[in-house]
Amino acid sequence: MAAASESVLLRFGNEVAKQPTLFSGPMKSRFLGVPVTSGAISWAGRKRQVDSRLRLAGVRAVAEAARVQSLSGQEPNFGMAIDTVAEEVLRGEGFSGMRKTKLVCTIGPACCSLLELERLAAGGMNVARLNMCHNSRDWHRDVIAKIKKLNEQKGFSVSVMIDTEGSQIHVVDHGAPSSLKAEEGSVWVFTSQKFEGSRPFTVRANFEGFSQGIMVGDELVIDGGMASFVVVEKMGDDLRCKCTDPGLLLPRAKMSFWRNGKLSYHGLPTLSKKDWEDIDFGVSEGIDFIAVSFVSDADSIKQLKNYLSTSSSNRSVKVLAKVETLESLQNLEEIVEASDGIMVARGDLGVEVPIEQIPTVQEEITRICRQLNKPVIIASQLLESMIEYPTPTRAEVADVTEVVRQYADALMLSGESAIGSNGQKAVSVLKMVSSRMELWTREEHQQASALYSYKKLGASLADRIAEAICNSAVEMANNLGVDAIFVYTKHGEMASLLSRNRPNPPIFAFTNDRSVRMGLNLQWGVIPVLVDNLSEDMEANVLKTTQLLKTKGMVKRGCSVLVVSDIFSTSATPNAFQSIKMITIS
Ligand SMILES: Nc1ncnc2c1ncn2[C@@H]1O[C@H](COP(=O)(O)OP(=O)(O)OP(=O)(O)O)[C@@H](O)[C@H]1O
Ligand SMILES: CC(=O)C(=O)O
Ligand SMILES: [K+]
Ligand SMILES: [Mg+2]
Repeated sequence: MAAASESVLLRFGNEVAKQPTLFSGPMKSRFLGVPVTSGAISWAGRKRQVDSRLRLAGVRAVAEAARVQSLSGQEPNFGMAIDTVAEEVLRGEGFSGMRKTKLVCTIGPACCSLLELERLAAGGMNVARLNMCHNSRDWHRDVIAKIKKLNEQKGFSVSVMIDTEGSQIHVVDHGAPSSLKAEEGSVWVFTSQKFEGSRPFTVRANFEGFSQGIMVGDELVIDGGMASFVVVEKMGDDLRCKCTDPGLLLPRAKMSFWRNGKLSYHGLPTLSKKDWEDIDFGVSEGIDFIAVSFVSDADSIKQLKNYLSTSSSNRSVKVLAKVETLESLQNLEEIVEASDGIMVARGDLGVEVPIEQIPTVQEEITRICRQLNKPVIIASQLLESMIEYPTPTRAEVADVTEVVRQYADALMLSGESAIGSNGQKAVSVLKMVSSRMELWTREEHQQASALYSYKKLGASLADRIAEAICNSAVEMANNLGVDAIFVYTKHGEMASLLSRNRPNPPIFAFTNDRSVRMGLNLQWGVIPVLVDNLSEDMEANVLKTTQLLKTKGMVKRGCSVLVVSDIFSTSATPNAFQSIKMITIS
């Protein structure tokens, strides 16, 4: 590598920053595809060449290294809302302290008081997940109200996600308050009928038609292998089953039937009547995300998105597909395409897919999501042992580290926060482990990660111009070693395209749309900032926002920032952002 022989100069006002680059050999401009061999190349000239293309695409993108210190000391008179946790980190540690991987916490009885929710938010929770499988709508309404109250009164920016119950066969009563052992050879009756009191060796399933199509000799697997039975007799709709593989029966244990190594599908709809009611409930309560359980193909996602878009007030709710069935893996690309994001729900996925395949499946889903620019959450059992114990196992830490290394957008806690006794600790473990891995990929393996983040993505999205601009902007940001990327965005598109490249510096996304802000909470490395006004004059936007951040002590003199925008400008002077120069030093 001939790093010392080349450098990039960037100017804003009279400031000149000099940074070594990773390039070797005759330096090619990766920004515009024009080879640069020697001397100073005018960014202004090349910018004019592409400007017309950008305008045609309806995208005005300006990439610019701005020196914060050179901005004039004019007092801005507009408002800005940034998550109070991000604000604190910025004040204390600066841009380099910003965590990139987002955190989702499932809210349950162990963390539903205002104080507990506040502690989770202060600990770094970006999204609160409410699982509609559990508890009443009144309970969920109360939690949502508390989160909104904390956002309004304490300056947090926690988004709310509901997770649909979906249609799945599970245990509702197995005759014990907690787990019950099924011994080898013991015979049990599985029924859907309600019964008084407890009947030994009787398990009630949630769904009346659970045994439809099931034959003697079929295998009944509990929780993906926790215990197994063989069907020995059909008695009306009930099944008499003999335990072939002893294990535990837990409350709400999942039941799946297999014949000749193949799963029998129950044929229930992805979105049940209750799910639609829960969706209406969530939307009316102002939630930000709907995670759809047991998705099998893109149809249910399209149907829901269509439903939300026809009611104009609901446009902003994002729809995530949970990948947790074999069928969803078979239709993965179309599901990712149709949805606004994915949750790899490893709990149920492990029931249908051999667990040794989960790690590779997870990596592949994460890769596809990034390729198609959809945020991906990795969920379930990340720190399972912490439900009970105050420290995680080494294996759990290794699992979380791997998720972060794969550049997933978000990590999710389930029982750890919902019912566990160490929810806040679990959040801080996720925070610590992800920050450590992020630093490692950024600093110790910068070159490798830069290669991974840029080369493998290629051009694959519909809006190729925006995609190319963001790829280039991130490469610039990394190579110039800027402290932050600021993106001014109407719908969040450019912010997510920048995030897709997993840049070294954090991405501050300024938007005047509240729902865009809340939606961006799930995107890797993006700190959404709500501003009350975005002008078409980019210079004015940059001036106002930077000045305000400076006044609040969140940015310091001397920070360098790369500015990108998807706000189409009609009035701004075309020369407003022409001051990057690149040279190759021999
Ligand atoms: N709102 C709630 N009220 C009571 N218990 C809850 C609530 N949410 C979650 N839990 C508890 O926390 C555990 C973990 O929750 P989580 O939602 O992640 O898993 P789950 O019930 O297996 O369903 P899913 O497959 O949809 O994730 C649940 O088994 C349940 O006991
Ligand atoms: C999160 C979830 O639904 C699962 O892991 O099954
Ligand atoms: K669910
Ligand atoms: Mg699930």
